[in-house]
Amino acid sequence: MVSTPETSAPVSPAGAASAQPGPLSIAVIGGDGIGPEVTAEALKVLLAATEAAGDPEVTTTDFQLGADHWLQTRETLSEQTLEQLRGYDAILFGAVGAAPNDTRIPSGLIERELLLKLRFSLDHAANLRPAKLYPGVPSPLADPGEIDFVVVREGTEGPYVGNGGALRTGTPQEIATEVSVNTAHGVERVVRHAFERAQQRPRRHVTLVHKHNVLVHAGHLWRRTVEQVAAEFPEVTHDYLHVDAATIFMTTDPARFDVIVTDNLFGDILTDLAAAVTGGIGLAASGNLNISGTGPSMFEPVHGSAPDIAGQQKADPTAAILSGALLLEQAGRTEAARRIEEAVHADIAERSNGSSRSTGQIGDAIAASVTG
Ligand SMILES: NC(=O)c1ccc[n+]([C@@H]2O[C@H](COP(=O)([O-])OP(=O)(O)OC[C@H]3O[C@@H](n4cnc5c(N)ncnc54)[C@H](O)[C@@H]3O)[C@@H](O)[C@H]2O)c1
Ligand SMILES: CC(C)[C@H](C(=O)O)[C@@H](O)C(=O)O
Ligand SMILES: [Mg+2]
Repeated sequence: MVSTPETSAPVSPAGAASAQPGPLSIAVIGGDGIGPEVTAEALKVLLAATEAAGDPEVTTTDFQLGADHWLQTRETLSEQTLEQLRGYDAILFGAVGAAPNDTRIPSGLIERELLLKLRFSLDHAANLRPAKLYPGVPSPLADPGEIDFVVVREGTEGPYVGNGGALRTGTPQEIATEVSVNTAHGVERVVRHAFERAQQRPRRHVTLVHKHNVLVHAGHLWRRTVEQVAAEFPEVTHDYLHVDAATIFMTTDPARFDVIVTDNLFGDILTDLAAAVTGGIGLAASGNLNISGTGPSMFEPVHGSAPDIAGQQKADPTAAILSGALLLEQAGRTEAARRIEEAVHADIAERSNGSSRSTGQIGDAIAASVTG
């Protein structure tokens, strides 16, 4: 069954300057667990920021998708809903997935048939995951230094493609495979994106993270591609780390990183670690970027549906709010994005006073300060 979108009234400040970019349509998928809770706060802040920036119309349309929706309808993501989503300028995504012990839903169904289907079908080649230690945020590292890097994670290939199977399932002779697919096209475009991004950053440095001492076929493709693309960016320096060593440096010397480019699985793991060293998963934002211009990009917190704290207003909405800022940045709404980032910085700086606030209270506080 196709989900029924609920469209809100356009948010359009009367008399907004017309020299701004055109209307922005956002499809909103709150999802499961804390997903809808944090997405509500992200939208609240996004709409307040666009209004404060005097931007023109923003429309939002809710799509009911996720594990709960599947339990009610048996729909993960129909072709019809996917086609509808293609028509939006951007997607704001919360989180999906059931609790690990929820036996009503086959493990991986929602992740594969909804989230990964969105990333693959909408050609989200570059999964951008910034890692920044904001002033005032406690890091688990004793001496973290200045952490400000971005991970450019490949988003449509690797072991995520679903190329595998199992033989003699359930027997002592079972063999299971999960083949990592890496194409010259897929690797080249994400590596190029990483170098383009590094070119715009003060330190202009790219680190390739892989495991080419063992994964020789894929690893050598990535390595050769980096060398070829690097030749076109003489101002950008580059180096290489095996992924196991990268985890050491991410915890002993994270300030060394500027732009990390890596494959889908290594990027998934490294970005939870990056979130942990920069103050926690509640602060880590991401953008699944369609860099071919063929469909909407999708913005979401790095975290999942957190069933352990769902429905209690305990989730930190900051990652979702910062994902909204990435969305606005990508849409050319730089003033509104800047307002969110500054409001988040200010809010985070106040957190050391130890007060514990609800999800909604954090969203309210940031929404109130984007107007300043
Ligand atoms: N993008 C996504 O939709 C996404 C990402 C990761 C996991 N998942 C799914 O989410 C479900 C739970 O996965 P998990 O437990 O491995 O990871 P998770 O990220 O949901 O939770 C890990 C831990 O971090 C905490 N946490 C997460 N977000 C938080 C926030 N905003 N504020 C405070 N604490 C937060 C949780 O309470 C939990 O203790 C699974 O079904 C998984 O497949 C979905
Ligand atoms: C839920 C899962 C499919 C997803 C991933 O592995 O990409 C998540 O862990 C993430 O980091 O967005
Ligand atoms: Mg992950």
